[in-house]
Amino acid sequence: MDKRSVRDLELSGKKVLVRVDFNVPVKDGRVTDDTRIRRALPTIRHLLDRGAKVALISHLGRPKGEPDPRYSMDPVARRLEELLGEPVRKLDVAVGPEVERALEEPGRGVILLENSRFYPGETKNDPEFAAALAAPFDLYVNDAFGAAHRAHATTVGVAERLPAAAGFLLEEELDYLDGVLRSPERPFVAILGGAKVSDKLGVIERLLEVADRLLVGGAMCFTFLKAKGLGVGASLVEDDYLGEARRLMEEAADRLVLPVDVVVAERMEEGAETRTVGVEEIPAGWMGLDIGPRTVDLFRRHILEARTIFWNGPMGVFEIDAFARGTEGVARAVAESGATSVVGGGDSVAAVRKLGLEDRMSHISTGGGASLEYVEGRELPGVAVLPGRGED
Ligand SMILES: Nc1ncnc2c1ncn2[C@@H]1O[C@H](COP(=O)(O)OP(=O)(O)O)[C@@H](O)[C@H]1O
Ligand SMILES: O=C(OP(=O)(O)O)[C@H](O)COP(=O)(O)O
Repeated sequence: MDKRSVRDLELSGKKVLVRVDFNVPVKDGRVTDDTRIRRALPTIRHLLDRGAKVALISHLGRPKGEPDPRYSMDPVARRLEELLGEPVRKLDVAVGPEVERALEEPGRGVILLENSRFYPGETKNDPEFAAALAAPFDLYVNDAFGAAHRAHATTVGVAERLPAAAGFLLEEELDYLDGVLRSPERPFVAILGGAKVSDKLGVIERLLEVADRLLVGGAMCFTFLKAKGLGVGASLVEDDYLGEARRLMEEAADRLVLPVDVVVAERMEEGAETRTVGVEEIPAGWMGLDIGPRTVDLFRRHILEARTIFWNGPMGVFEIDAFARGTEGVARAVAESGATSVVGGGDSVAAVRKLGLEDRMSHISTGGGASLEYVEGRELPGVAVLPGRGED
């Protein structure tokens, strides 16, 4: 990566504001998936070990620009303290004299500021709010890859006001994605699933340019199957995108691989009667909710040939056991492939974790939206604003 790194900073005695993505799931006051917290620990430890005074800031959920106890960072502070093994001082504010006072206190440990989205200036990237955030600090480090596609005060505004650098997680994410996009070892097989074609159209176009094969599952395959002239019953289809789907299939017929069979049901629920049918025989009124076993075999063959894999989105409604086989089959094949594998997107990552296959993937991205925007070729504002190596 050509951005200035946290490694390049002189840290001793410096007050450092670190933007992390601690937007984690919380239930009954407990963090239910602490991956994003764990992944930020190397940067936090690096800063502490070099004598910096560290304050962390993140958003959590989508509160409406004012304090909302449902989105307090308190549960995050408790989990962070357990994982870091150092005291975490949680403040109920993100700006003002309380922050300045906390930074003056002696002793090790970190400060965790309150949810940045409790302030209306955050999502507007308001200059006054950004200046207030920056005021008590000497340096800024961005390690929030998951939020790098947002041009907010904590991701962009502060970076314009303080000497800034990228943290280790941000670097790792960009290095893996760049490797996949710019110099993949071939064959490069991309796998896309999930719900909406419209969300991922730009990603499909870009992947068709760089990948040798694009395997399409999830609900989005039904828009393609319908565009091919097949009856898809009550499956989820985005009719507005049939023309685009047809164009993509014409342009990339040899690279785009669609399912040959699917698991269908009349209702998307646990215990519903299911059938496995060829894609040309989906009964009227039934919906496709997973790829079928012949498709798993087909996808598996492509995956096992791959040297590089990018995967985003589940192959079916994997939250329901009866429709989880396709996603599981793909996850196992990716794990067995020995290829460099990059997995992004909340749901595909959840599936990999459920199967205990996390360690078998080369890189699991902490950003769903951010990784897709990056793959699509869009500039991430939180990255663009960081100075290059050797710049001021
Ligand atoms: N065939 C299908 N029909 C309806 N929904 C589906 C189908 N396949 C997958 N889904 C749903 O798509 C959702 C995930 O889509 P998306 O948010 O695009 O993926 P990700 O979070 O991995 O980026 C899941 O909730 C899953 O149940
Ligand atoms: O969880 C996030 O996005 P993701 O689910 O696309 O990975 C990020 O923290 C960004 O959150 P936002 O979409 O509320 O700006």
